[in-house]
Amino acid sequence: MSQDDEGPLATMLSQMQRAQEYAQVDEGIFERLQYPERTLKVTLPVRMDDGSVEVFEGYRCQFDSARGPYKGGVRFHPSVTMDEVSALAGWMTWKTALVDLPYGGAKGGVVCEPKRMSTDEMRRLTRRYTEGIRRMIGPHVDVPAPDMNTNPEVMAWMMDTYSVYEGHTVQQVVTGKPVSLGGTPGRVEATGRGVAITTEKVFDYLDRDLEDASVAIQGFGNVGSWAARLLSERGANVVAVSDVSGGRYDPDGLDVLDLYGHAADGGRMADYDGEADTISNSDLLELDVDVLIPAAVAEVVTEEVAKNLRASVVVEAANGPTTTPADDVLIERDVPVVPDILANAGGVVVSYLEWVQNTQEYAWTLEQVNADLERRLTSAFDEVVTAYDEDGIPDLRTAAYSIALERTAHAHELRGLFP
Ligand SMILES: NC(=O)C1=CN([C@@H]2O[C@H](COP(=O)(O)OP(=O)(O)OC[C@H]3O[C@@H](n4cnc5c(N)ncnc54)[C@H](OP(=O)(O)O)[C@@H]3O)[C@@H](O)[C@H]2O)C=CC1
Ligand SMILES: O=C(O)CCC(=O)C(=O)O
Repeated sequence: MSQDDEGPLATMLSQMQRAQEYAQVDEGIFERLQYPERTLKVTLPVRMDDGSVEVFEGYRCQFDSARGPYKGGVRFHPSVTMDEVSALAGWMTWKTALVDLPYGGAKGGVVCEPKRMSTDEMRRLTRRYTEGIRRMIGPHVDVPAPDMNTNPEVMAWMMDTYSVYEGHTVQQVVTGKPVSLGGTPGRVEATGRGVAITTEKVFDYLDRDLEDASVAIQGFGNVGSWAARLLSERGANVVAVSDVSGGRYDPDGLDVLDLYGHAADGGRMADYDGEADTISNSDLLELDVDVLIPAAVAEVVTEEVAKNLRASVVVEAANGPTTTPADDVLIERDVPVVPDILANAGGVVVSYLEWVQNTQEYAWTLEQVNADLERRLTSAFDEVVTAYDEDGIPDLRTAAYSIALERTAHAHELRGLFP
């Protein structure tokens, strides 16, 4: 079978292929792992507030389940495609394997423009989407969660729609729910917390001090804004942040809490009236900072950006922000990149802790959740740098992938999936 040679799926496949040189997974299993198990496309008629009917397209891709139920978020965004959802489902497979969760990988998406829709329209769309994919999800089958433009409220609607068909409440069918409906404390900020933890870890590894290190973050939604807050709490100096409307920059450091409040009230970066210069999203990527954190969409660090980039470390909060030609440049230039499947794994780790709590019908404290998250990410980070240091692997991404591929392939072998 052939697949496209450009786009997020091609990027994900080339990342796997590079790691296979070191992982040396059985060829037959490796061949299998390059294809998602299945993808469902659904069409979703929704009555809009003005009385018209609009038909949306949605997807759920289940990439691999050898290690356990499929797991991965749902994205509402105008640029969603089947190719992107498949790549994101693959990235979930390697992410859950790398942090050693008993899950496989999946991802869902709906092509829509949430900013132009009312809350009622979003709820009707979410319910339609959940009805469309409900036969392929379930607490021990496939467990969705939030991603771009989806949040605890959307997860509550998904849980309710699924539960209506089951005839009783099924909390474990999604994670990232409101805490009062079976969500866990700590999930909202978990991905940003994981970004902060892995940034601190890579600074320790490089023998550098995070105190006063300058940080630029592209994307100031759930992940970017929490990463900014938690890195500031750890002493770093966040000098630039952005959303779709553009960015704000102050070389002396931004007032992160004020910006957070502005964004939480629905404000755009372009309209922020605090002290800070404006900066474009492309200039932000090339700022002279210690750390660059892409926390928005895929493929923003292109070959050209990689050549001009002046950050000394890149921490990938977004999924798939770096293209393969850009990776080559960054390896050549010796710029360490903490890969997405490690840097943004905090979200799925805490989703797992939510699922465990729902299964046990027992709630943990925030302190327990955060301690478990830190322990799991520290262990995964240490494994990645050990593989990088000892196995002659050229970069942290390839080290992370070789661990994830070996674990997933081992599960296939143990289960005898290839007679
Ligand atoms: N939520 C989670 O738990 C996890 C998320 N991720 C990844 O993190 C990234 C961000 O997700 P999340 O924070 O949840 O999403 P949100 O929807 O909460 O926020 C996305 C942010 O990115 C901005 N943005 C969108 N498109 C662009 C663009 N083209 N250029 C610059 N900024 C842009 C948005 O701006 P605006 O608001 O103006 O549209 C917003 O500030 C995604 O890649 C996601 O897959 C990874 C792991 C878990
Ligand atoms: O929390 C989860 O289950 C998945 C989050 C997600 O979509 C991701 O890590 O990209």
